[in-house]
Amino acid sequence: MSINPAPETHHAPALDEWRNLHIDQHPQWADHPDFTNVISELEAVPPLVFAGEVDRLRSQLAEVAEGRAFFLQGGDCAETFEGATADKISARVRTLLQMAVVLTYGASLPVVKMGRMAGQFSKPRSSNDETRGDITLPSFRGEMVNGFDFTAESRVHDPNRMLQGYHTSASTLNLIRAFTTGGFADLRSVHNWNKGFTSNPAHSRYESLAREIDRAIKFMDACGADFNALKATELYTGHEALLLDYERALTRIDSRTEQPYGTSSHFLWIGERTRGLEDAHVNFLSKVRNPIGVKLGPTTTAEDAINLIDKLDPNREPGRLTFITRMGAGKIRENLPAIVEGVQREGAKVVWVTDPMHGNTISVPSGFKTRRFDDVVDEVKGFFEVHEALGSFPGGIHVEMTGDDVAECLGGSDPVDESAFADRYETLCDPRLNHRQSLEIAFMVAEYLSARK
Ligand SMILES: O=C[C@H](O)[C@H](O)COP(=O)(O)O
Ligand SMILES: C=C(OP(=O)(O)O)C(=O)O
Repeated sequence: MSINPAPETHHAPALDEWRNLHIDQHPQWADHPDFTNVISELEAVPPLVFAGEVDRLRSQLAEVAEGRAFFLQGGDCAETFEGATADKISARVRTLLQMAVVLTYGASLPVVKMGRMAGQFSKPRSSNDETRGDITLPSFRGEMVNGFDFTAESRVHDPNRMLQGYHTSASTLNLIRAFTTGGFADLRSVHNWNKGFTSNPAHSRYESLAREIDRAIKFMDACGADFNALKATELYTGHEALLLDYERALTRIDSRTEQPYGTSSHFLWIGERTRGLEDAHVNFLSKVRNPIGVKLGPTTTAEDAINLIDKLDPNREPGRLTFITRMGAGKIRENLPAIVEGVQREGAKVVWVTDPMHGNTISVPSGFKTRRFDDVVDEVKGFFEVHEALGSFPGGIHVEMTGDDVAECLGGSDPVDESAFADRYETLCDPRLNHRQSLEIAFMVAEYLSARK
């Protein structure tokens, strides 16, 4: 792919249509004195990902849409600039790889792996403002927009943060590429890490699955499998494409096809709060060739889903569109069937993914936002039940997780309780599954997948 920043608007004027449309959740920074320079700089930087990689992901997601692969997406709710350290990135990559091995075995299918990483720096919020005592300031919207500190200065929407976001994404991606090609992903080591998890008495119910995987690896070894060839793996990146100023500036025209590609990450999704059919986010993402996700919350109708397909996937191209449902445990069994049936009637091959996190957020009296692990599990279960009943393929799972031992979500077999929040609650926005809770979900999903076979 050649980089062709300057003449883009000439080649693809439609890429700027969104500027005339209604836009929600967008930062107020266009009048900032540095705005124009920041955008020019972003238009000239190298792409973070390449069109060929994006095409490869699209074809792998097409396999998911056809039920021949499973899709795992996971990572921070809101990445931070300070958190882009080798230790934290490796812990997240390691956890994703551990989950992927278990899922691969459970599904007996390839797993398409993707980090909510290297770009997940902006957040939609329920309210524009946050009040503490008698002070009201703009809400924190992710470090690519403003700072978390509760001061007027830090909460200013500063476009220079987009440059820091770009550079932090570049260094994160660099490390991800090194980890996934430099031996870290060796199947045998990843499996050994998982043995550590299942040897904890709290997780003994998963021991037999771990033993089966062990036997499968020994069998492969005995048959002469080339484990060196299996050392490298692909880990794609994805984030919510909320900041259209940033996404537009990083869009490049692919010299092979003359098509526009978002180059900030392989996969871009539209959030539940910005999926208005005639609005800016849907319009902009309809113009780029990347695989696109859309979050579907509990108010989504079958008609909404079909209209989104018409806009974002008019050619009904498997792998182009992923619906990430986040209904809440109490609603998924009631709300999802009509949407799936509507899409089936349309004949579209979307990828169905469950996000069991965003419909299950609660606040506890101490003020922390949290999620009950049992609710997360129940939404995953409901997702499998609905797809099983309708004959559609439950194609993937999308979780907010970390590789660290945080205490943000309540419960799990090795339970986290509220008393741990004071010391180990670290997220700047929504609560994430910790390392053990993430693996537990993976083992559980592997059990469902293996029961389907
Ligand atoms: O991660 C998702 C959203 O940004 C988040 O759930 C919104 O949270 P809020 O209701 O605290 O604004
Ligand atoms: C904001 C998010 O989700 P949703 O749009 O589903 O609320 C998110 O995934 O960070």
